[in-house]
Amino acid sequence: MPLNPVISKLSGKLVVLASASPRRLEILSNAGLRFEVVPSWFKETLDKSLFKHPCEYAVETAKQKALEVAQRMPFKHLKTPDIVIGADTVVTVDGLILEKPTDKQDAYRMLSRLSGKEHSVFTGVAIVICRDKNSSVTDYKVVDFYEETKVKFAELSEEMLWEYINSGEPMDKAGGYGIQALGGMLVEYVRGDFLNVVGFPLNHFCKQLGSIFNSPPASPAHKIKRDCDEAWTLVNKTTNGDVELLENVKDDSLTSVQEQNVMGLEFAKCNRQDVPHSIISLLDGFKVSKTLFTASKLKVFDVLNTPGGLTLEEVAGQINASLLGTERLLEAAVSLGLLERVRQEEISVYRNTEQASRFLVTDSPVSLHGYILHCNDMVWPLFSHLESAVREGTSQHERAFGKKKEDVFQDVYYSKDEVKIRFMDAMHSIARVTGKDLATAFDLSCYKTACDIGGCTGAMAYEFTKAHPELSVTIFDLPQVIEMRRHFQPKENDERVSFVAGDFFKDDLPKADLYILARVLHDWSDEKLHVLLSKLSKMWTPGCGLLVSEILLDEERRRPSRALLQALSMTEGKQRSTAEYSALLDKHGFTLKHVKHTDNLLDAMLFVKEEQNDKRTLLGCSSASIETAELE
Ligand SMILES: Cc1cn([C@@H]2O[C@H](COP(=O)(O)OP(=O)(O)OP(=O)(O)O)[C@@H](O)[C@H]2O)c(=O)[nH]c1=O
Repeated sequence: MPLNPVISKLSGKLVVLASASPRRLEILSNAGLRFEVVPSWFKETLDKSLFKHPCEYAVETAKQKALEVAQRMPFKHLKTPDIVIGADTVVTVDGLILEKPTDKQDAYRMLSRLSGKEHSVFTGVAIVICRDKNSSVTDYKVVDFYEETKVKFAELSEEMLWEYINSGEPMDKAGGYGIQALGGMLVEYVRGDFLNVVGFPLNHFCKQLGSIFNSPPASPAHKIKRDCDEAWTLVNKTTNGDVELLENVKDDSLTSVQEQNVMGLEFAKCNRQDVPHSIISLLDGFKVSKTLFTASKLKVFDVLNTPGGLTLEEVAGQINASLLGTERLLEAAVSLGLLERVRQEEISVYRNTEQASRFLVTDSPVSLHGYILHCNDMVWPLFSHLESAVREGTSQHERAFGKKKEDVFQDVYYSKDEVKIRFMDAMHSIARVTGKDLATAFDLSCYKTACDIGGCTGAMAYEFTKAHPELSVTIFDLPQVIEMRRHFQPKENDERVSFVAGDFFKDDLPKADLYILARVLHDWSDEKLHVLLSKLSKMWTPGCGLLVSEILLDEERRRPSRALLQALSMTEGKQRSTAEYSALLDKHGFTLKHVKHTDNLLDAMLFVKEEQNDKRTLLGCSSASIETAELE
């Protein structure tokens, strides 16, 4: 009796592996499968934003890879395969999908993201069953599935990262590592199918083959979904050899076993074609945000920040909420990937996902909690008056909060302490999440003193001093802010960080080699900014730099939508593209030298003054820094 009877059932069939991956070839041939390899020409360029979950992206890519080969072979190879297998492996971390790195820097970015964290590896697999209906028409049934494996990386030092990257191993592997070789040394643990990480979930694949070829006839329940086999794809070979896709062709000649598998799958396909999924996601967007806000406000993620997790009853007790309401909230959070529900000794417990522990627990070093509460308490009420904002072209501050807003900050900072602290907490949490990326965006080694204009609690400044041991940073902000910052004392004291009170539109700025304007410019009109920029320009001395950090719109002003959505509730400010910022600053003699898209909440631009460029080099910035961070 063979180890897997299904594999032997495929003998005599033309099985094709639509993959160039040597790992997939090895896994399947080790399992005793006989097949031909025809690598797919399908380019992995599907728009990831169209998929609700990374597994859907991997499955769809696998399907397109396999279908491309299935459709090409009858023409280019003059034979029709019986079965084509396609697969696609992706690594997901922090809500991002990582594929194969494009170069060493890309591998570095991927591996440093994975360092010290748990991530998921998804392999999507598509099994395309082909059949020539007659000489000109082939039909295809697709059975697809995916497997998820969790992998935790150890903390990787810079030295290890580069040694591994320079070994060349990361380049043809999803996420930039190969668990089966040197990359295995980076891994602390694996939860799930190891071969799935390597590139092919053999066990799940055999089970699927088993249900295609061995399972009993379809149950009545499956027959109810009968309509969905209409979505079978038929390919018609036209006389000139072109391929024409015919959808919605019903095939009554399926065996019941095949129907059973295909129907479930094609039901999903019907959905994809006939239902506007992206619009439905948009419809639900506000529910998603409010679920996150409410769970954060009720401190669900803090309560669940305990090893082993808690039962529903325990969570409800700790957040002082009803059982039913808590259950609904926790279940919704599980469906959104914020929480996990696991069985432990016959009982279900909830626990934070890796991402929630890192970004949603209040006292995590990179907690977004403050910003989330700001979105709930300040931004949400403004958005509930969006229609009026659009009609009137003004911020709805007065409608939402009963007060006319003088300018963006005066109102906040002259209100109750509680409001001030909440606002500062939002700025503080954004600075903590983005600070490291901004501080390391460029070579700043030539600057010894910096002034963070509107630097609020100093969270950004601490990241800069951490990244640059020679740098001192002065935070310049309104007196009320400086007064309230005692509520945000950093854990470690850094004498290189100091605070000066003042209004950057009215008062003199402290002298510095590097000025930082993080998340400031978008809040103001061009006219108002000219006041600040003229002041900066007058203070400028040879060698100075200006680091501006904002969400940078693309030149078509289409993406990221985050910037444009934020603009909907803005008072007088404006979101701008790199070229728009550059033009604005150019009027005051600042020249854009480098741009960095950080893949974080904020991007960065470094400006200098043309006539002083040469002197800037004299101050000590390595020439390499100027070359390596060339304008993108
Ligand atoms: C995480 C991990 C991945 N991989 C390889 O990463 C490639 C993923 O890329 P893909 O796009 O799914 O496949 P491909 O290599 O481009 O081949 P193809 O299917 O022809 O597109 C596959 O090779 C996998 O083995 C490893 O070898 N080890 C690991 O630990």
